[in-house]
Amino acid sequence: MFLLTQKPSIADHYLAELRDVNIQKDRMRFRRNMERMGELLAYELSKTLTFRPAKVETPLGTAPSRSLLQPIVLATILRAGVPMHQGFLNIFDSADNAFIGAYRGHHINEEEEFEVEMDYITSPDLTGKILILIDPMLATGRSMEKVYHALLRFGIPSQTHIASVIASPEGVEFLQNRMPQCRLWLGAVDQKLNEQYYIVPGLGDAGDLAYGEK
Ligand SMILES: O=P(O)(O)OC[C@H]1O[C@H](OP(=O)(O)OP(=O)(O)O)[C@H](O)[C@@H]1O
Ligand SMILES: O=c1cc[nH]c(=O)[nH]1
Ligand SMILES: [Mg+2]
Repeated sequence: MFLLTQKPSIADHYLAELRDVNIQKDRMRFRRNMERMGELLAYELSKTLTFRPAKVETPLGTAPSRSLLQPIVLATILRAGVPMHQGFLNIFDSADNAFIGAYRGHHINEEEEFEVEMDYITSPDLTGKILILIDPMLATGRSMEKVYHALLRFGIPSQTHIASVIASPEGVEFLQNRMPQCRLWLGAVDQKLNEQYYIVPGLGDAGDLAYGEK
């Protein structure tokens, strides 16, 4: 598991703005900070990928370079994932893209547990590719698990990464147990989930803050 805020950096500043109830009123800034967190996580993730030696022609000669060995697919859960997805795409600009419409829907019992509703999925062939699942909030982890298994019908990736800005300890444990083959890339791990399965202290509802209440 990689934790972006383990060492102090500008990421702390972006994350603090994302959490701040007053700064959150500026939706454009909220979306841009999500995008910036995506950019930073994508850059860190890129350091673990395999590159092959390459050459590039400059006006004055030939320079050694490196190029990515395997194609990347960025897969994002609507709605809240969209700004963070753009951040990843700013870094992996030639990636293919998958989009999934999923949300925490109606309650299924008196413990207020919810069903993850999934009503849209589109993806390129994933066979042998690097799959990066993007969703800013990793709460129970059930949206991520459901989406991952639904995506496997498009092929088996060579490796799968999961990127979130804020996770709960419960969500991290859930995914480490249920999807141990996936590597986690996180901005921060917070204290806990509350009774409504929101991350505390978290930042609130990321989809609503980016796009308005639904
Ligand atoms: O880990 P989980 O407990 O599954 O919760 C996380 C999910 O909840 C949020 O989506 P939400 O249902 O709020 O939809 P939205 O993006 O449309 O607001 C978030 O963006 C994740 O997709
Ligand atoms: O804390 C949470 C949990 C799920 N989705 C959010 O947007 N926030
Ligand atoms: Mg939401």
